[in-house]
Amino acid sequence: MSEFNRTPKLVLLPAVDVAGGKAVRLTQGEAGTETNYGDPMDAAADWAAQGAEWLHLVDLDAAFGRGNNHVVLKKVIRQVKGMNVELSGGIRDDESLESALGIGAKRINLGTAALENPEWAASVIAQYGESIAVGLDVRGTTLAARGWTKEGGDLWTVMDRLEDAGCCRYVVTDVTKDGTLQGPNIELLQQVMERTHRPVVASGGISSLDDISALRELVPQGLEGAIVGKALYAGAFTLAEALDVASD
Ligand SMILES: O=C(O)c1ccccc1N[C@@H]1O[C@H](COP(=O)(O)O)[C@@H](O)[C@H]1O
Repeated sequence: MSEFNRTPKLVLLPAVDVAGGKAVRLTQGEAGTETNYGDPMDAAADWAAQGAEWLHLVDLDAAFGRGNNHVVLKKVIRQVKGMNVELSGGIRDDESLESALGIGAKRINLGTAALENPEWAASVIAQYGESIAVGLDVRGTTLAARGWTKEGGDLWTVMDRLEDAGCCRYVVTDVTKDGTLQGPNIELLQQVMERTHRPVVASGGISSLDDISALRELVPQGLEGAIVGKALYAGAFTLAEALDVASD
């Protein structure tokens, strides 16, 4: 195939979710379902060695409002210098946002703050542009906030508001799929992409290289990337294999 009619690559973001200083995976985002995968520095170093350009780094304790992992996150970001880091979890005001950018995150995902504090979210979207994405974490079409424990409004209403605010990118997570290895919610992604010209990043449910292929088919519709978590930790495929499928 010539390089002119090839599907553009899908950017893969391996995930390192940190709770209690450890790399963990949750099932459907529920506290208490953690599987422990050891030192986050080892996971991040592994993804970097396999060729990841981006790392999706989450402070789960901050997302749940039960503390934070700032020291560990700072070390991880310092260690993977050269890799772009998308950071989320508990970034809800100027102080936490400036701290996240200050430790070297290239992009910040706002979750709860975009739902509960729309004026502040609009102001930082205007101020920081591409450095801010909004995580649309949904069950059905109802958004989830505060560690996915509270309802945060209707997806389409909130998206209209974020579009008006000029949000540069959306990270779309089907919470019911997250950590389940059941495959991504393609229909939801398509519905979101129909409502925006901004790039969309898929999150939740990837279980196989076939899922990566299916997501890559959505790149022409506006899918920019996909976050891969449990499947990598469970050994369903390697990141190097996934990067091949996402970009061959
Ligand atoms: O990623 C998870 O498994 C997860 C589970 C439960 C809550 C949040 C989770 N992830 C990330 O947290 C941000 C939201 O944090 P906040 O609401 O801004 O504090 C969300 O974008 C997910 O990336």
